[in-house]
Amino acid sequence: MRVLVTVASRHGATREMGSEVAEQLRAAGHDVDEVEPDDVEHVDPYDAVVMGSAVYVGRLGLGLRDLVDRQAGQLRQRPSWLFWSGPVGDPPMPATVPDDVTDIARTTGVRDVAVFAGRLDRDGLNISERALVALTRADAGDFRDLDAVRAWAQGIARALRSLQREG
Ligand SMILES: Cc1cc2nc3c(=O)[nH]c(=O)nc-3n(C[C@H](O)[C@H](O)[C@H](O)COP(=O)(O)O)c2cc1C
Repeated sequence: MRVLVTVASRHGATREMGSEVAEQLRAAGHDVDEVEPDDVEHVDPYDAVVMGSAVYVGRLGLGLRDLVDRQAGQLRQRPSWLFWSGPVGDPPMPATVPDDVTDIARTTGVRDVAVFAGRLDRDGLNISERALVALTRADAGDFRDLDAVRAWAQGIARALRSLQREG
């Protein structure tokens, strides 16, 4: 199947998770494109879509939100999945689900939503981001669990295999 993996990521940590998902789907025999949300004109060439975003001050990335606004109808017509990443620290905080996640899940009818802990590298932030992060008192560090990301992607591969058998 032809699969789109599209991830909103300012500092790369979430994009790398998207690449892990893409790798797992390629290993399962799918033809996978990784495209920035802003660069996706149409999703209709794809049989399935995996969306991802980090959270910034309680919101998913603007690029992903815009893509969903532009392509809501097309997204609803194909199987899609959503992951979000942001919570940092041990245990990962904050644990609340952003409203954008609920809205996008409802708009697109995603088959599953996953949350994965993120990575916060203070050196890579600009001044205003540092101020915002200081307010959230988030812990710096790489809290990502790429095994959990791969396991989730393998679940998507299994779901796609079932769809292929049905189709
Ligand atoms: C300016 C800023 C604001 C953030 N706000 C939140 C937040 O509200 N909730 C959250 O869970 N994580 C928040 N984070 C943590 C990021 O989502 C996390 O570091 C993520 O892994 C960054 O992904 P990226 O490297 O793909 O940009 C914030 C990070 C930054 C830099």
